[in-house]
Amino acid sequence: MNILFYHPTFNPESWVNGLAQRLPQAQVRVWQPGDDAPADYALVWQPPREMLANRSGLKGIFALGAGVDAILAQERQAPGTLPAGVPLLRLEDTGMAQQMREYVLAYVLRFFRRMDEYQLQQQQKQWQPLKPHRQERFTIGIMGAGVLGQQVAQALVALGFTVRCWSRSPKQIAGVESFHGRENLPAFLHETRLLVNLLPNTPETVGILDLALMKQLASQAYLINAARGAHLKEGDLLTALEQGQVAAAALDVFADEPLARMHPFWSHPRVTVTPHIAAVTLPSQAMDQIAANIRAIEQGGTPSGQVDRERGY
Ligand SMILES: NC(=O)c1ccc[n+]([C@@H]2O[C@H](COP(=O)([O-])OP(=O)(O)OC[C@H]3O[C@@H](n4cnc5c(N)ncnc54)[C@H](O)[C@@H]3O)[C@@H](O)[C@H]2O)c1
Ligand SMILES: O=C(O)[C@H](O)CO
Repeated sequence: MNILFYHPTFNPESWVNGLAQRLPQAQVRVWQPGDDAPADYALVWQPPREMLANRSGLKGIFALGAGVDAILAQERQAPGTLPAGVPLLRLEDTGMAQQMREYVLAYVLRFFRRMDEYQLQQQQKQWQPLKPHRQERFTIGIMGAGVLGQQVAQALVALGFTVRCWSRSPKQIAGVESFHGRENLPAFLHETRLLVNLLPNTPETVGILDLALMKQLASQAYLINAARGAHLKEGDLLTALEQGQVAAAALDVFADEPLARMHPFWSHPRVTVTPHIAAVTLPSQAMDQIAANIRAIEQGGTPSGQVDRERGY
């Protein structure tokens, strides 16, 4: 069994060694330009087109993350980047759910306890207690109730918040009101005071976080975007902040990353910027899942995390 590995920034040696330990029968190699030797599996993140195009014999392509929008965009822009008919698989959780729970809870509590405003007051040396938000009037809406969204929702319910979710199909999550489909998006947004975005970036969801959507939220709403920058109309958020429709936002992802030094988000008093770190790929847990999936495929079974290329996630 031959396994190819490519990631623009990860340390390849730890991956090659880790995979070889988990799959002793495999020969694992880092892909180099010009390498068109046979391979059964490819582990990739932002692969150069020549790596996979016209490559036959692959039994599976593993994305080294949860979101596969970038690799599917490569395929749309240069058809054939991904060999047709080869299963594309993504990471499901592998330690990212815990990280995402931490990230979202950190900012939910920051906004719910008005710590963002106390931070601004401190800069003015202003000693001024603020009226606390009331949990029963602080509904949290999660867009994208999948592997990450569901776990975030359950953690927020456990803290006593009123939580609702929006997804393509109905979800059964204890204590969480489920909305699904575009036709029910207005009902989901109505009276939502804090919106968390955990959608995949697909042709259906790109640009979904626009001013028209923000205006459907409760007044002085909060936004946490930990999904993809492509979801957010950045100028619309600045307008919504200026108009008071949105009180504050925590953004981990951006249309262009790294965020340009001159971007207004860096200095905006009610925007918090983090550098796409909400939930990172944890090599050990990722390799455990990938190795298990390879074993499943080798035994004629069904691997987890299979991507529907047409659906986009
Ligand atoms: N910022 C980070 O560090 C970070 C880390 C991991 C993942 N992510 C992002 O989070 C996203 C979600 O990850 P996941 O593992 O939970 O994905 P998932 O596929 O398990 O869940 C996706 C959810 O979105 C819903 N959805 C998809 N298309 C929809 C549509 N058109 N309308 C309504 N709902 C729709 C699905 O029903 C599902 O509930 C990833 O695609 C990735 O972009 C970001
Ligand atoms: O999708 C993911 O896994 C994270 O956003 C890292 O890119």
